[in-house]
Amino acid sequence: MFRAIRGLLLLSFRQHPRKMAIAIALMAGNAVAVPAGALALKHLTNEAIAGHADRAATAGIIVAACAMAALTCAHFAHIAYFEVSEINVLTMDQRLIAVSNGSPYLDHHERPEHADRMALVQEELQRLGEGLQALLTGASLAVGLLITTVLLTLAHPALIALPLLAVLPLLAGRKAQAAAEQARERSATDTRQARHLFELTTAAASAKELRLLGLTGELQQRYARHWQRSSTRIWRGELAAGLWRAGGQTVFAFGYVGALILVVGEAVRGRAGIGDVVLAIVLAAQLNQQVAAAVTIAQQLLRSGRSLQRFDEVRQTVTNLVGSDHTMPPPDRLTDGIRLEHVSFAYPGTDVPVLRGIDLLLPAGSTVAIVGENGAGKTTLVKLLGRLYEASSGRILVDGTDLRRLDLTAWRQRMSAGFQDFARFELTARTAVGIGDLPRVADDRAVQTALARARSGVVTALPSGLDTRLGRSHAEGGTDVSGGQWQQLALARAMMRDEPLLMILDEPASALDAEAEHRLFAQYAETASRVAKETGGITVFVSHRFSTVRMADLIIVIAGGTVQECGTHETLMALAGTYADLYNIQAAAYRP
Ligand SMILES: Nc1ncnc2c1ncn2[C@@H]1O[C@H](COP(=O)(O)OP(=O)(O)OP(=O)(O)O)[C@@H](O)[C@H]1O
Repeated sequence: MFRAIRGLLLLSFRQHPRKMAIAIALMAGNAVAVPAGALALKHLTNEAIAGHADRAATAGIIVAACAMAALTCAHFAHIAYFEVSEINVLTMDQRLIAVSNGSPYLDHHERPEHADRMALVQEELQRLGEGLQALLTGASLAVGLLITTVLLTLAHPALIALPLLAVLPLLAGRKAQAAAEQARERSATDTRQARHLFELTTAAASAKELRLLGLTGELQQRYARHWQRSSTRIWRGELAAGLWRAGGQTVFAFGYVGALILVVGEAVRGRAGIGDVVLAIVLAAQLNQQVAAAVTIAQQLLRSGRSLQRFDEVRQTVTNLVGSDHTMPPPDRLTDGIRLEHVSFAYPGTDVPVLRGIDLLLPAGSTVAIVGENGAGKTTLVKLLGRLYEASSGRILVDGTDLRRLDLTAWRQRMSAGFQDFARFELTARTAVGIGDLPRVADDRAVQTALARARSGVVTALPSGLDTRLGRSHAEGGTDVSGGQWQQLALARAMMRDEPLLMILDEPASALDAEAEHRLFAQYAETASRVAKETGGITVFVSHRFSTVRMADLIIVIAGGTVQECGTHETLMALAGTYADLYNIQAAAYRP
């Protein structure tokens, strides 16, 4: 709780120190005005009973002034801290984006507990605004409670027991919060799966398959199962929390009734005035409200604390993965090539090797095709070349230097990549392509060249050419393009960098027809080999289309995570092995 308070205060003061100071001053005014009003009411009662009309009127004015001050201070304080709260949420969202992308690797995305935490943090951070409100209201309540306690004790020493009893609902509130939290954590996996199924069943992308395969009912049932499991757990947690809270409030309610009996008894015996009875009734009622509010506020603060703690856990998971980084720059040009020595790899969280003892040389200036069955390990191999994962054992050498010793950012700046599961950047067509080389994002000539390299005529078909806004997320309306058109834009993006040392094309043309892919690669290979002569750059492409594959200088057949065959089209055909079989099957299929 104290860490949460400290974290929230530091965050808020850094955002807007002046507004925070104003909010605190106003909340302090609110804290004093509430019990001061009760004290003025006591005097009003006593003066009225004594027949002192003037004094009673003055006390009445003070009562009204206190009531107004309490309301006005709270209102203006809210205006002051509201903006700070909004900026807090924005800042934390930005930090979360930075943390989520804080590792150069992809490992954390594979961990289910990371996904669960991310989902909870995303949700909870949206409520961080309520945390600051809770903190300021809590501080104001604490001051108010202190003054109320002093006044109650002055009215009758035994009444000090009342604020002490108020600690019980607070403790019960903590227990309640813990029970609810635990239930939410236990239900996180089901909640995540239910959310995924909901998105799947309502997204345009999956609508076709859902209808044609008649999956809607089945997915709906699965969604309902996950949702029910999740909500039953949450409901049980909330029930336990409710029982704890009710228990705490009941104990306090007994104390409240006892206090009133005591003060009324004192008045009956003539040891206290009517004003004291009024004061005690009002203060005890205020105390009850303050305690009820304190329980809610303590819960909100705990929730904010949990979200900040979880944020730290997410950061920890990601930063734990960042190994020591080297700063050796990559070579200007490749002369030898990229060599893999006994490279093996298993994905995080599994012991099953996906690649085993790979030994290969990707010669400088060459075009290399990787082929193999689905799941053979082709994409995994290209991911290792981009150091999206570190090899579990073995080495990857770039012109003799271990890839791990190279400055990772600098290495990636000398790479280009197009993937089958490309990102759909809902930006203008110009930007969606231009970000392939960020410094030249607005360079129309570079963008047009990239589109030409990708042999993409997609932009001519767009209503506003390069200025066309892509996708549906634009308020002004955007243009939805087909899967193949998105892929052409992704391919052009991959072609933005002029002289990459390594170009990875992992089935980037799978949505194009075989002939279009063939034409694309024919032209690409021609340009690539010209550029490659100057820079020694290597193009590695993964494809299932053998008319494209045969154009490569080197063809690698991967099977079961190992290199099964390796050579030119001619040598592999002469070998009459797997490659030749697969080539002949495809060639026969295309023959009229
Ligand atoms: N993120 C991951 N976590 C765990 N295992 C994975 C992950 N990605 C892939 N795998 C496993 O690694 C193996 C190789 O996958 P990879 O994507 O490299 O195959 P591929 O040859 O590119 O297949 P495809 O032709 O279908 O694209 C598969 O058995 C797959 O299940």
